[in-house]
Amino acid sequence: MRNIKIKALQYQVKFGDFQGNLNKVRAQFEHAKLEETDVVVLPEMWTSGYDLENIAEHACHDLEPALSFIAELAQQYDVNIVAGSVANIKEDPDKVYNTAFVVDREGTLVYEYSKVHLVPMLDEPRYLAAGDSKVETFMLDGSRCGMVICYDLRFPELFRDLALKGASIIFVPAEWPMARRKHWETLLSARAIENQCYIIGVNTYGDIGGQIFAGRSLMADPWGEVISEAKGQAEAVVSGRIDSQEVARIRQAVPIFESRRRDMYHCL
Ligand SMILES: O=C(O)CCC(=O)C(=O)O
Repeated sequence: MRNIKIKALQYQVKFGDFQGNLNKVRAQFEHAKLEETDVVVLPEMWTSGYDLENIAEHACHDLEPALSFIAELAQQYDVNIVAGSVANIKEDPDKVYNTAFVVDREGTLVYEYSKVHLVPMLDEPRYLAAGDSKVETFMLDGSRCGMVICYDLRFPELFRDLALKGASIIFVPAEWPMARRKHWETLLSARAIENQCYIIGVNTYGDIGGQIFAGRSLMADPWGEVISEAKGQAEAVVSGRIDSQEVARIRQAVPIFESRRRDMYHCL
């Protein structure tokens, strides 16, 4: 296991403009100075935004063509990419999922996950199908990682599941509205503290299709300190270094995983 340098790309996703969003991501990669970078992270629904009324039109099929596009970028820049999420159709043409995926430096798909908690406040359950696979971990450059999507941040059980499966870094791609910005910042830090792992939250910002999104992408360390953040409503590259020893150090200093009383809880 070695230290990992991560860059989260905060930019404004274009509403309902698939090709425009691919162009936008390519431009973000060009400007982000990725020479020393190991992992690049994108936000939620980065190919379409929340254009839910037309979501089937924007949807990928088994992640294509977004997967090929991201795989090519991964090879070109020699980076792993936590590619946020896209609207995605699998076997059933009537079901559109909110699916996040991860590609390694060789351009190989290493993990995909469809959001299991759909957001009532954004009317997601009316337009999208909920994923039904349990979260799993995946390896990036020797570190065990996990990933959930946006509203999933409100469900500590999911993070604890990933931490118990050995994740020391958990990515949270999001399109988190301004109206609940405080929850975003607080819960990212809380999940880092309670699971003693790195949490990487990447959000979009500004008015996208009539909704205002909060920005404030941030990285929290296993002590809950914010090690890097986007201050305002603007494009930002949020950069941070993951210290591979830090998770073990914090878990030794405050041994919550040893103090747990599993006989006292109904969950996990
Ligand atoms: O939980 C929230 O307040 C925001 C969730 C959300 O916007 C999303 O999951 O896309």
